[in-house]
Amino acid sequence: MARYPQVSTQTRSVHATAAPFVNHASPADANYDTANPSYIRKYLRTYGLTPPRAEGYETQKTRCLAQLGLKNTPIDKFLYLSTLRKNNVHLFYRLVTDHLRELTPLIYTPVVGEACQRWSEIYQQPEGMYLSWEDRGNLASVIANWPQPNVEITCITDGSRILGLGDLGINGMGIPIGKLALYTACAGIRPEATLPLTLDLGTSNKALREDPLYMGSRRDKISSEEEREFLDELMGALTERWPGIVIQFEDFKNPFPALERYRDLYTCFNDDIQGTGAVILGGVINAVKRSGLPCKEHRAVFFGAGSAGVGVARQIVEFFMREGMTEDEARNCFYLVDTKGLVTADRGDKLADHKVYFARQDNNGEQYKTLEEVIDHVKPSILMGLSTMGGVFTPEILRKMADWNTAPLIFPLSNPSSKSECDFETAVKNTDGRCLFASGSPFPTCTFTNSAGETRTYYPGQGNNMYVFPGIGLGSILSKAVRVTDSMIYASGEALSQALTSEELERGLLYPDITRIREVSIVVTRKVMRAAQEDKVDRETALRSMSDVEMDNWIKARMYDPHTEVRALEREVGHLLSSLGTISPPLTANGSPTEEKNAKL
Ligand SMILES: O=C([O-])CC(=O)C(=O)O
Ligand SMILES: [Mg+2]
Repeated sequence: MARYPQVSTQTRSVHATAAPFVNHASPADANYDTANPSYIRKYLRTYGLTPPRAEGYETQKTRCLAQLGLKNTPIDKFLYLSTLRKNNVHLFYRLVTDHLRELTPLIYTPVVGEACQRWSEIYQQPEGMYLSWEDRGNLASVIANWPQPNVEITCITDGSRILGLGDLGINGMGIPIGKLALYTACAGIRPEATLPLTLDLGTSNKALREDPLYMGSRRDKISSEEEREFLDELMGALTERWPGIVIQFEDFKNPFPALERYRDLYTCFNDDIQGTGAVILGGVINAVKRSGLPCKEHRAVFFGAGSAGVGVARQIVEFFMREGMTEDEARNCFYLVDTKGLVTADRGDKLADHKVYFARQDNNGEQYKTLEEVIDHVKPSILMGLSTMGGVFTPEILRKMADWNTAPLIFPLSNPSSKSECDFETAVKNTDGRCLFASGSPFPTCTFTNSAGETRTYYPGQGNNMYVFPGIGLGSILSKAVRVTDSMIYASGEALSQALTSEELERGLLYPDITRIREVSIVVTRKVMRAAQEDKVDRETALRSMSDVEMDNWIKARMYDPHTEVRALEREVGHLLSSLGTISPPLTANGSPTEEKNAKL
């Protein structure tokens, strides 16, 4: 066998030896890619370590999908895909980008919810960082252990409110991993530039603390003052190692204090308040148009007044104001309901700060205790579910919405699917097919014959953050934004609302087809960057003079594309070898070796 010299070189994707620690973002194990032609295997000294045939992507894909098909449960499929990501990161992302509709539910909501619930049991490999309360004072040195040098974005959770599933402690790690996988799949942020981060700050979940398999510390959750102290150190340590890093907060039980404290100091945002707010804004802009009712005639009941509820309501207030209403008029359209009933100023309990803005003053001392009472009182045109209470939008409530409205907006947004306030089929059937629907987790399409005897296939909207957070992150990275401003968040939702094709609009969709998400993310990214430019928080100021078309091309050229990445490895090794004048593979005009030329296509 011809031996190529081992060259000490730092290229982005060639790793001549396996890293001592392999995380999900490491391309090191792609060294064993069965698609590598023989000259690469020889260069990497993996020749002979994989089956001889250098196979094409279609063959690899066929095998992976067949193996996935052999897995009987969603968790088995989740684990299979996690292992694939570790073993061959580019192949994993090729597969995910080609099969977004089928695979995102397996690596993200809803299956990631079950994975987090069973993390202690299913854990197999390190895929992110865990930082404990005991590490305080030393966070910078622990962070120095992360093996990837160029991290551009991190997603952090303390596990205290994972989806609608409650406090799962460090078992929430599935969420940062899943979200960051979507940053890569949907917006092309390089896998090794992402850092999943879980804070081990104790858990209020007693069952977990008593579970012998639980891998976090067994202390009770630290106080909010202690958490603030910890986060102060963490934010400093992260930005010290990776200046300009974009920091996404995710699934904190009370996310408001950290957002307020850091939003003007660091490039950070909270996905549950701002990402959810923006993505629902995008769907609502389209649904309001389709409802035929002007903004000022809409009445919105929100079941759930937590971070997501208030985040969504705030974005829609902004939209109504941009449509010509005053702030008071806009705010007056909203009725927030929490566990104690309608949020009013005179309810007698101390309202959490974030609810005060929406507390009703016009209830004449009357209190409405249940969702049903509020709905009968308001007769809303918009029903939003952010309660994490599966099935509370009953057929009776849905039928009332259809009685009062030609096209009611029904948005059961809680995740995962088991927590959704209603499913798509129930909503379609009980509104005679007239609802404008979006849910947080995916539901199948539904075929239904309405009262006029027309049979149609109805398509559910998936109003999931995944349509916007990848673009918010990429836009912040590429514009080198010093902050993530409110206009950047609003711009992401507005861009999304404008991203539907005429064919999608005809099909009655509120959100673009998920298979187009990379295309959509480019538009979202550009609008986020434009908003950063207008707010003058961009440090990459040379981009301001670019036209939209130029900017889209510029963004696209910077997105990681797993399909071309594998060719890049071939080109890098090919050029390297020919520049050394050693035994080199024959190169074609475009730099791609002729030997096994089509193997990876
Ligand atoms: O992860 C998701 O699908 C959406 C989200 O942020 C949440 O439900 O907390
Ligand atoms: Mg979340």
